[in-house]
Amino acid sequence: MPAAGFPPAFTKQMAALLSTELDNFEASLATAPPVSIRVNPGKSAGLNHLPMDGPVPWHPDGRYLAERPSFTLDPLFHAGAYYVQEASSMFLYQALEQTTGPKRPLRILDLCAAPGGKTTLIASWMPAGSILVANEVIRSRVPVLKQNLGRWGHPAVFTCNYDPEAFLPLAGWFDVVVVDAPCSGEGLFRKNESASQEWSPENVLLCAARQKRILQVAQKLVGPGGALIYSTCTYNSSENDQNADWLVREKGMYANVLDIPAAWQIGERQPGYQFYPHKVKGEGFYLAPLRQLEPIRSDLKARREFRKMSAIHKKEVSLLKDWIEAPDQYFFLKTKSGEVCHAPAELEPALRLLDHALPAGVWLHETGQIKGSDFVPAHELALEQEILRKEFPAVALDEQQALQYLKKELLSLPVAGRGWQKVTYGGLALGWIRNLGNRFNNYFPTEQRIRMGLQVNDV
Ligand SMILES: C[S@@+](CC[C@H](N)C(=O)[O-])C[C@H]1O[C@@H](n2cnc3c(N)ncnc32)[C@H](O)[C@@H]1O
Repeated sequence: MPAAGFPPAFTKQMAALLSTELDNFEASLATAPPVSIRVNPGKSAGLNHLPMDGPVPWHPDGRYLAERPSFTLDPLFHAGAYYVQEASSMFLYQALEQTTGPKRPLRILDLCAAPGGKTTLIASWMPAGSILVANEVIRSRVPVLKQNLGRWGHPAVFTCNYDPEAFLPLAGWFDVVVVDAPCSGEGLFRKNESASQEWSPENVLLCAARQKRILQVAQKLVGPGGALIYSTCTYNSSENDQNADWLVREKGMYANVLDIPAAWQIGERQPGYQFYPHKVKGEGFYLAPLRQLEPIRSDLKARREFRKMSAIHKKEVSLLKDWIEAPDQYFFLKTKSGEVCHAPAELEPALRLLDHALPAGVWLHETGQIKGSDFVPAHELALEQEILRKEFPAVALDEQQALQYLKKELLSLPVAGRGWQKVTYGGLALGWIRNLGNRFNNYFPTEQRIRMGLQVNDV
């Protein structure tokens, strides 16, 4: 609890919501927040060095930790072996499992995506053949989203930077839309003391109105039978129940009832689910799983070409063959300045459609740059581990070397072969080096390097 205590209006609101449980709720806020991670099923690595403290009940890959290690100084964190995610918010997994029907390829939009916690969860959950668009409206938050998604390394996630309204040409096109809405953050008071001092009843109403505007658009984007999942990290009913209720009453959405064990102690506040820190091992969180009943069906068709990028030449494809395990499973495009990007071949029609429906499409994955007869790989190519040739030259680093690499400090390595090499730690790629014979260059992105004392990505 903050030294100055909570704003009186907040205590009054919580007393109305919790009645006799208020003391327990306040006592829980005086305890340390639990620490949890979600393991990346796409990147298997030994995580025995982390102080594991049992599973998160509602997510198969969620794990509590007994204490908070320095994630920044763990090379496996940088390799995308896991994501540091608050446990309650992993409940999204249950909503997806139980609201989206039989497993089939899905078109999914994560409308409020940065820094990417929910996006990485959705990516690892979604059925094969699905496409996930991760949108973040605030431009300055896009780099951290791209960085986290790059580390996660899933081939079918594509980032963009639009106001929700920009998606309206795609009305009825998505099977699932997730709105993890900007909110007053009541559920994070224990983790972020200043949040409680910024709280006010007026701000709650502003947040509720903003969420309603986002939901009004989001609801139109969901095709018949599709799911709209709305979540916040707050408790008050203006931001949560009232907005979810409005979707049910005014927009004809159906409130899906999830099958959840009573032992999980999740509050049912129809049409949603409420997490309280005195009941669950996690922070405050709210989620409403809704289904689209209105028959809005998109009749958009894919166009023939991408607007600003062209196919790469045969000669360039053969250059890439030295790098890519199965080039036929991808399509490659390049910009006028020679930057090559790629995506799975099966998603090409959907990506062409997005390219025309959105002001500037979505960002495809960076492959690298063709410079004459040379190819300079993009950092994210190393981290998208499935795409690279299995026997691509690699140098396995020990922990000390891996940290030096991630800090972009000088290090000496027994690198045998000349040219590009992938550097790995614990079996996972960290990035590239290039051996020039008398020295080698460290290609880890400068803006992502570890700066000691600054916990850049501990989320
Ligand atoms: C709760 S955060 C999302 C957290 C993210 N889903 C995750 O799990 O890591 C809400 C996001 O909504 C974005 N946002 C703020 N105003 C918005 C608006 N008017 N429309 C859409 N998104 C907005 C914020 O920039 C922020 O990234």
